[in-house]
Formats: sequence, structure tokens, C-alpha cells
Amino acid sequence: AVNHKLWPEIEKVTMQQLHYARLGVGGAGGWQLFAEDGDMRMYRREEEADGLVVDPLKACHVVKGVTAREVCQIFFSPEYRSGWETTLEDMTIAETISNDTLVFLQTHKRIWPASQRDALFWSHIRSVPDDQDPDASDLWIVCNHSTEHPQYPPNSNKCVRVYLTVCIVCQTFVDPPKDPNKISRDDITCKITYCSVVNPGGWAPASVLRAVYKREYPKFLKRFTSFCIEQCKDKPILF
Ligand SMILES: CCCc1ccc(-c2ccc(S(=O)(=O)CCO)cc2)cc1[C@H]1C[C@H]1c1ccccn1
Repeated sequence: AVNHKLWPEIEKVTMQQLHYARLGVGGAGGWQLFAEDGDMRMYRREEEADGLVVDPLKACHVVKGVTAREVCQIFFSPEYRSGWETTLEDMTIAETISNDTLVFLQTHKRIWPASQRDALFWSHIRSVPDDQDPDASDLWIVCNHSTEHPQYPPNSNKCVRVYLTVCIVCQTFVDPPKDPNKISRDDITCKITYCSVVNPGGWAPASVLRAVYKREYPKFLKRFTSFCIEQCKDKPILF
């Protein structure tokens, strides 16, 4: 994939998103907690671009019994998506750039009174050593970033094209640390940071969008993480 024309952007945006995900939510960042559920904390910043709500979102979650690699592979893989992405109406793989990089076209269910949206984005999965703690296990990241494709110009179907940048960054912790082939799923925990910025691409009332995000994002992350636990529970652990 390194010789693909998108590769420089994929490399830059993925590493930028990794850095952004690892920034805390305290301090002057302007993050406000808007949803809590068990170990899940969801924050947003209220931001508009040309009068459109583009509120950046950051969610932190801790899930027992799954690894960072398992969570990211489920988030990345097309075959699982209909099982956890509740707002999805249709999904097409527009291009297979490599085994770790795909281009998706997704149409999402219409949210009244806004018109239906679609998203065209590249999706890239990779593992990176934790530069802050070389002894820790690798971080896994999936980054989704809007792109163009000659076959799928915006607004060619009835949908308004959204512009998004999303990342999910995961890290596995084994507690208590023990002999690798004696670890059970009860000993592993996955720390998840999910970040998203979705520009709705066309007019949608700020109040409606904020209400949708407030309702949809907690549901989305809970559903996704429950799906991961369900998918992995009877399978050998994939570190
Ligand atoms: C007017 C904007 C409509 C709208 C378009 C798109 C998306 C959206 C697209 C992609 C991703 S993802 O994390 O990359 C997972 C792959 O699907 C998440 C969200 C969300 C919304 C809004 C509907 C809201 C929503 C919020 C959270 C989850 C799902 N949907």
C-alpha cells in the first residue's frame, strides 16, 4: 500500500489521530462530559464550521475480556459491521487498497428532519509500539477519514455526503501479569479511546444534530463493545 497515492495522507492522518486520541480530556481542552455508563465516559466540544455542528467527540471506555487487536479488527472488518453499526443502511467496499486499508461507501439511516447521509472514507488498521512505555503491549488503531472516489461523487445518490475523521485506539492490559500461555479472558482488559468529528455536510438543525449525537453515540459504543465481547468470548485470545 506504500506506493498508493493515498498512502502519505493515510500515514499522516493515522499518526495525527493516534496522538490526538492520547491527549487527555482535562485542562483547557474545552471537553465536557455528556454521557457516562459504567466505565464509559463520553466527552464533546461544541464547535461549528460554516454554521454546521461539527462537535468533536472523545469517548474513553474499559472493556474486560477482549484485546486491543480483537477490538480493532472487529471495528475494521466489513463482515462484522452490520452486527454492531446500528445506524448503517448500506455499505460498499469501494476499493481494497491493501489487507489493512479499505475504502468504504456507507449510507446511514435518515434522521428526521435532516436528509439521509452517506460517508465515503478510507479505513486503515495498524499496531504501533507504545512510545511512552516500551514494556507495554502494542497499541492498535483504526482510522477512518473521508476521501474522494471518481465512481462515487458526493450527492450523486439522494444522500448528503458527510465528512468525517474517526479513530479508535486500543491497548491491552493483562492483570495480574503471568505466563502468556496461562492468560484467560478474565485476566485481560482493553482500554478504548474513540474519537470522531463528523461534518454533516449540509444543513441540519444544530439542536437536532446535538440530540442525535447525544442519543446515538453512547448507544453506538455500548453496542459495539458488547458485540466484541460476544464475538470473542469462545475464541482463543488474539494478542
Ligand atoms: C447527520 C450525520 C449522520 C451521521 C453520519 C455518519 C455517522 C458515522 C459514520 C461513521 C462512523 S465510524 O465510527 O467510522 C463506524 C463505521 O460506520 C460513525 C458515525 C454518524 C452520523 C450521525 C447519525 C449519528 C450517529 C452517531 C453515532 C453513531 C452513528 N450515527
